[in-house]
Amino acid sequence: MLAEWLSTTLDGAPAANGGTLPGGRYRILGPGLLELLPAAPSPTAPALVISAGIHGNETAPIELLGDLLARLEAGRLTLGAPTLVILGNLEAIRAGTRFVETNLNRLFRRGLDAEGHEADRARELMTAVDAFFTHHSGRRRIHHDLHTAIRDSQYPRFAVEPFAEAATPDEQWRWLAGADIQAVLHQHTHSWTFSHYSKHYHGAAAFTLELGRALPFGENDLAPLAPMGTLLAALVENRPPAERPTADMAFFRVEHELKRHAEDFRLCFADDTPNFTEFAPGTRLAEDAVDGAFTVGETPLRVVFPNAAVEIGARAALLVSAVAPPDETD
Ligand SMILES: O=C(O)CCC(=O)N[C@@H](CCC(=O)O)C(=O)O
Ligand SMILES: [Zn+2]
Repeated sequence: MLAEWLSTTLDGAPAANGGTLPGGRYRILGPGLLELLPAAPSPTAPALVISAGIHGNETAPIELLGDLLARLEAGRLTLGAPTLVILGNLEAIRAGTRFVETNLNRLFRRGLDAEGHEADRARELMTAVDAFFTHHSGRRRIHHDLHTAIRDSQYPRFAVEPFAEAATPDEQWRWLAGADIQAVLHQHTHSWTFSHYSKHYHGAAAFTLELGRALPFGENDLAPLAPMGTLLAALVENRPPAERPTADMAFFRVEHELKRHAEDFRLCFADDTPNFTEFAPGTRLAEDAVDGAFTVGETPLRVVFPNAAVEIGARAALLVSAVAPPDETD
């Protein structure tokens, strides 16, 4: 049964490799890989990728996906768009940890030659996405990679837009605003995340969506995510999603990426500082035995995803500033 796919996948139990559902059928392509195929998709339907659990301790998006699949199976939704559903880091989800050996969401790069649990999984997921988008070539492509954040946030629900030369289509912003996403962060450079992979290599409208705080299974309040669930439902049914003005969201751009270069590294603010907290010019934000100190320059900066405990060489925080919303007349 489709609704049990999530639990059987996480239990490691063998599941039936396919079946029917209202509007089409499903196929289990491999561990944590589920393809939903409408019987007669409209030529205008997108090819849709929805992923969750790229970080194993981020459970609310997995519960949101479970609800979506249950509604499809019960006939409360009718499948209208080819959809690839992905549960990312199965071992980490089972362990309730962000990752097993290293951060999976930094490895989505063609030609990756790293070894290990997450590198192997990244290759499997890249292969699955390549095959899916190739099979459904000719359709516009959308990828929503669902996450939750380690800390509180001044904007609890926000989108990270991966870097790319091509502009994101305007309707995507209106759909995200309609899904009660409160802010958008434009990445300034390639970041080799899963959403970046779909955008960079496949031209998908792709986002990392931060949907509140990371909590264990059963402790999530899914009520604030209901509008996001409604957006996902509209996309899988190929119905027009709810829209709100783009300007309802706050927009930010990454100005600087703070990296940890030394064993002896620290962030100079409290561990529980919420995402998007602003720091005034002259504030010392980080001290690194190799790279020295980082101090805010002439304009204030806000901090997002601070984490002093990352591996050496990895991102320890993004420093961002507010920008105008994209011009909808462009
Ligand atoms: O809360 C945190 O510090 C991390 C939350 C998280 O997993 N964020 C993603 C963002 C990906 C991106 O930059 O597009 C990540 O760090 O992988
Ligand atoms: Zn995450």
